[in-house]
Amino acid sequence: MWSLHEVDIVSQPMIRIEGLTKSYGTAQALRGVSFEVPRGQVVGFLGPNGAGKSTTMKILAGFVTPTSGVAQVNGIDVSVDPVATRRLIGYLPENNPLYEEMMVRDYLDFIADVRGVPKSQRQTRIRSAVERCGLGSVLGKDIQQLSKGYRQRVGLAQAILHDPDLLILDEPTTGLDPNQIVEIRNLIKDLGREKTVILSTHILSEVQSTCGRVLIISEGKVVADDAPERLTTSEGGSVTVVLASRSGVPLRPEQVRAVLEQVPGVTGVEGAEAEGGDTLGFSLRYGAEDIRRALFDAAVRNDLCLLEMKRRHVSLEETFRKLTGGEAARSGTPARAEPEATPYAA
Ligand SMILES: Nc1ncnc2c1ncn2[C@@H]1O[C@H](COP(=O)(O)OP(=O)(O)OP(=O)(O)O)[C@@H](O)[C@H]1O
Repeated sequence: MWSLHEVDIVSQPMIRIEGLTKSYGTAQALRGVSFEVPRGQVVGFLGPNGAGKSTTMKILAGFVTPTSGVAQVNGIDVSVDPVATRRLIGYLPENNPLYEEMMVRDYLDFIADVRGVPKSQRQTRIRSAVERCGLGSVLGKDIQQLSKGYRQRVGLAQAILHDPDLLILDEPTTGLDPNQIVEIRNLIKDLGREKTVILSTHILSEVQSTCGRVLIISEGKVVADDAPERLTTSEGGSVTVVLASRSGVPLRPEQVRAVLEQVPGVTGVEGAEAEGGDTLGFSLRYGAEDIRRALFDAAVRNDLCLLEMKRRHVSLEETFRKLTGGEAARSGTPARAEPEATPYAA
């Protein structure tokens, strides 16, 4: 039977962020960010440049102090007990700082030591990280000799060395070629089977293929939080139709357009490509509601033959642009107020 304490820990969200704000001098990087991430979820953190993704991640990882608000990992407040929360976290910072002149083998050994991995477990942990990240062939090489893809693998290996429950990955695929992106993405997917992961990225397709949930942040605030597919379907889309007359009486475009405009859920009608002959083509915009049944019924009622009907949801890219669009370029960034994050502290 579980003790009360164990039940408490299991029921805690892995991440709880409440009303987080962060100012760097006069620049406000975060303006009240709140969200929770339950255990085992893989979350994509999206946002334009300067939206506040890295700042949120650095606060969670305990490298930056928030101006106000709460950041908890597994129920522990990061600013109250950063040592305890860092034990639960594997962090891959943006730009993946590594000791260039160190051999991969020595670097991992050094990180394991700094993280306090007990000597008796060290070799097993290193072997497991090396295996998972496919580093076997480069263990004897200096980090500076490695390709960008392999450097990212080393970054991921250091993040998982102490077997943390939560992985915080800041733009893990930036600067990689398409093959390397697929490799690192698969590795993250694999890690996501047993760990909670929050990853930031500018690659929208990455979120769709890797994450069960997406958080979009813009100008220091969360502007969307949903499953990637729901985020796009709830934004609506368009249906293109090709219509012909059933009675043989030639179609009159303005009459057909008027019929289509009356279909419940349709928010706009534009002419589109037809098939020639006596056919007419239209593109219908709709909101959250699926209009296809109503469209079919309207065609039957008005003696129209529906030759073709094709629905297209808005893409995640369109949703992203709509939610974060018009972001004014930030100016007047003050001098850096916090030290750069390094992956070495335990
Ligand atoms: N150490 C710092 N000192 C001063 N301003 C900072 C510092 N770090 C971040 N900022 C500012 O805070 C805002 C948020 O930056 P942050 O790096 O969190 O955004 P981001 O979403 O991660 O951006 P990117 O996608 O470009 O990495 C930006 O305006 C940035 O210039």
